Amino acid sequence: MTLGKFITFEGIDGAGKSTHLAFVADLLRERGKSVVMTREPGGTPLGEKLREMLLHEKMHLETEALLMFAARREHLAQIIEPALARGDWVISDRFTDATFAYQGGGRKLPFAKLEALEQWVHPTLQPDLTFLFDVPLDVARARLDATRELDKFEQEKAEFFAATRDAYLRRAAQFPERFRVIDSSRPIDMTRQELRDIVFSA
Ligand SMILES: Nc1ncnc2c1ncn2[C@@H]1O[C@H](COP(=O)(O)OP(=O)(O)O)[C@@H](O)[C@H]1O
Ligand SMILES: Cc1cn([C@H]2C[C@H](O)[C@@H](COP(=O)(O)OP(=O)(O)O)O2)c(=O)[nH]c1=O
Repeated sequence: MTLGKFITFEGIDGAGKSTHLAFVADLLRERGKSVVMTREPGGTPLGEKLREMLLHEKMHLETEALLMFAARREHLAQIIEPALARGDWVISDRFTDATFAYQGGGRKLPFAKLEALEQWVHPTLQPDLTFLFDVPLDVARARLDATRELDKFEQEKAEFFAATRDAYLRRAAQFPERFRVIDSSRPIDMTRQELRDIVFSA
């Protein structure tokens, strides 16, 4: 049984999710919650090594999907499950929805294979709340170009991100009870207001 809550942040690269992570963590802390902030791929020493490879090395699509879930298995065992059992709130910058969106939607790995891995790695656990930061592709691209050196995924073409965004939106429609789709093309303060309303009604 878990005592804490598990919140995940999702969206295509440049959607603005990292910008809002600390804000939501602060809101929860103001409400007296003990918050663990983490990310995928990564979150553990081994996971961070896998992240380095995943973000910078070319590999077979299935290797990529398997490594995402390998990092996730470690992340669940070392960080997420113990924190939830203690009653902490866990906020993760990405989780399994990202694998469905990027490896499934973007790279076209059959969803059935990802569902098998999901069943293996976390058969019962799902996030309590998933924020999907949604923006048109050109907005995300402009934000990325303005701010940073691009990793392997961020260098993908528009079609890849169109398919990734589409897979995210389909997943949100499939699991409406836990997804909140946030229009992240608005000014940061407007998005924050919406996040505050959702968190305070949680
Ligand atoms: N309205 C906005 N909402 C969120 N981020 C924005 C906005 N306008 C510009 N940005 C900028 O876009 C960049 C990418 O945002 P980031 O949070 O790193 O995206 P992600 O984590 O989704 O890849 C950041 O430099 C951020 O300051
Ligand atoms: C968790 C996960 C991430 N990714 C990708 C999406 C991102 O492009 C990349 C790293 O995510 P992210 O931390 O959002 O990148 P950044 O630090 O540049 O904001 O990994 C997948 O392809 N599959 C996954 O399962």
